[in-house]
Amino acid sequence: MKALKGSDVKKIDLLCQEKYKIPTLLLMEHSGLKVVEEIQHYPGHTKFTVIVGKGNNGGDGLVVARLLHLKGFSVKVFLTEENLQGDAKINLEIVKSLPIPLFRDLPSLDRILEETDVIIDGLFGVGFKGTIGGIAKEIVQKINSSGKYVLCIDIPSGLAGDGPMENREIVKGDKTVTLGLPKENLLLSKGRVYAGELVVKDIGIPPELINQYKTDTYWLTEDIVKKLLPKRSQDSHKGSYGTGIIVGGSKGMSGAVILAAHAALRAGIGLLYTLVDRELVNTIETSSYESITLEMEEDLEKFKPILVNYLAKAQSLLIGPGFSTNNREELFIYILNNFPGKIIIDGDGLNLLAKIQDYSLIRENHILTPHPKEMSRIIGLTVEEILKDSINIVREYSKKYRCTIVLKGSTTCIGTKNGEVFLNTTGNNGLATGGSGDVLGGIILGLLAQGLSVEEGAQLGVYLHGLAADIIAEEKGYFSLLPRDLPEALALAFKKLY
Ligand SMILES: NC(=O)C1=CN([C@@H]2O[C@H](COP(=O)(O)OP(=O)(O)OC[C@H]3O[C@@H](n4cnc5c(N)ncnc54)[C@H](O)[C@@H]3O)[C@@H](O)[C@H]2O)[C@H](O)CC1
Ligand SMILES: [K+]
Repeated sequence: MKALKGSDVKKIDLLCQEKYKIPTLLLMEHSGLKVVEEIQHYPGHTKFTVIVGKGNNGGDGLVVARLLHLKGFSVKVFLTEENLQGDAKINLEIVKSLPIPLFRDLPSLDRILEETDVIIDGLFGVGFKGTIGGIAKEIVQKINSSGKYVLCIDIPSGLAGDGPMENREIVKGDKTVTLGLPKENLLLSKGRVYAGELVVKDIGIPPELINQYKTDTYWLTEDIVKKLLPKRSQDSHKGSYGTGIIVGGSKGMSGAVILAAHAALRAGIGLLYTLVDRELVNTIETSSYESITLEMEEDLEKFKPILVNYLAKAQSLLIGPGFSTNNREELFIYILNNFPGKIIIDGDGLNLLAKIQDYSLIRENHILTPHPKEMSRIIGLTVEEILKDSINIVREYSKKYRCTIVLKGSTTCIGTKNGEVFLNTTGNNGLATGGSGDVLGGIILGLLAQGLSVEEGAQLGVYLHGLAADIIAEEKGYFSLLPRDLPEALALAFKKLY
């Protein structure tokens, strides 16, 4: 699904009017209807307060107030500004003609909220810029401390549609009904906390307009990833599903390779090799029955001819899980320069890249899978700077290095060499355990071996990894989820998508 920046909304409104002859008043009416439709899912709630700001978000709020009144609910409107414009003004006139109580003085707000079941936030929408001050700031504080159910129209007030998310006053919603298409910031980790449950509602924008409208950010939804699933046929053999190699492991870190191996195998790979230090061979062999274990020679010069042979066998390679960064530079550089297929650089592979500081090693068919700390080591920005504006930072660096970057987090941002960013929101806090990333690397490795491009493998892999965690959590909760549980749950994740 396409994700919008704040500025896209005005452009879409204009296209609706000019090309499709749909006035914004109709879109506003539709928006109000869809918000009310959502409210009706909560039968216990009968008393509503709508907070109305000076823009069109307030206009939507006024439609909601009218429609709730028509349905017989008790509705109060708190108006922050008398002087509304355009469609919002029309809707204010209508509300004024009805017996809906209107309030304007701030001291009355506490009492009104006290008597309310649900607060509807129509203070600011995507037209909001900068930071909240003055009376608006006090209103947001009152909403947030009310303890009442808060439903945000389009976006929690104070959150911009896109761009850097500063620490500031923002409405904390229980649910956000976003209009037409989701806004970028609603999909990011921090924005999701403010939005609460996110619902996207169609407001009558013609599908032709949405299909033709170009965005460079997408929400990874089932309809996108379903198209990426590798095909399996009855008439096939292990050669049909590709070969992959995992290069990783070091003393005390064999688990990372085992997790990645299980994941690649459960992701449907035909044949899997692991390339590990001599002292790990036994451990890997006794834990991963389906993979073939290759031994790393210490003397790289002696090892090169053998290694070249190994590398020639595979279409995809994962380097980094538990690899260590001690004396690995030469081997790492040699593999990056001599493996022509698709490479996932994870964990210590990323740390080696940051240590070597030679980004010319990165190619179009490489995927980097950093968490924010690893990303920070590579690009030299702080973790805070990265998290404040992750979409644009991922976009900038995946374009700069001309590769795919998977910035892992509760929302994972996937950037491609062409500057597209895909946001993934499957997954849950059960994934916050060391080893989850190794599983992700393994899943992507398996998908790449089966013929997916780096862009496709990253998208489908990240989605499936989160979906597997969600499937487990549905049955067993989040607390005890372990990375080792994920490969097995992949079976159900695939089944859900096929
Ligand atoms: N196509 C659609 O999706 C439609 C969405 N609708 C709704 O319209 C809003 C956007 O409306 P807009 O009038 O552009 O902006 P806001 O309602 O967000 O109002 C902002 C308002 O506040 C002023 N402002 C901006 N920043 C600040 C600030 N820091 N402090 C104080 N005031 C600020 C600004 O000047 C505006 O006056 C969208 O979110 C939807 O809810 C349409 O109803 C239908 C089409
Ligand atoms: K709002």
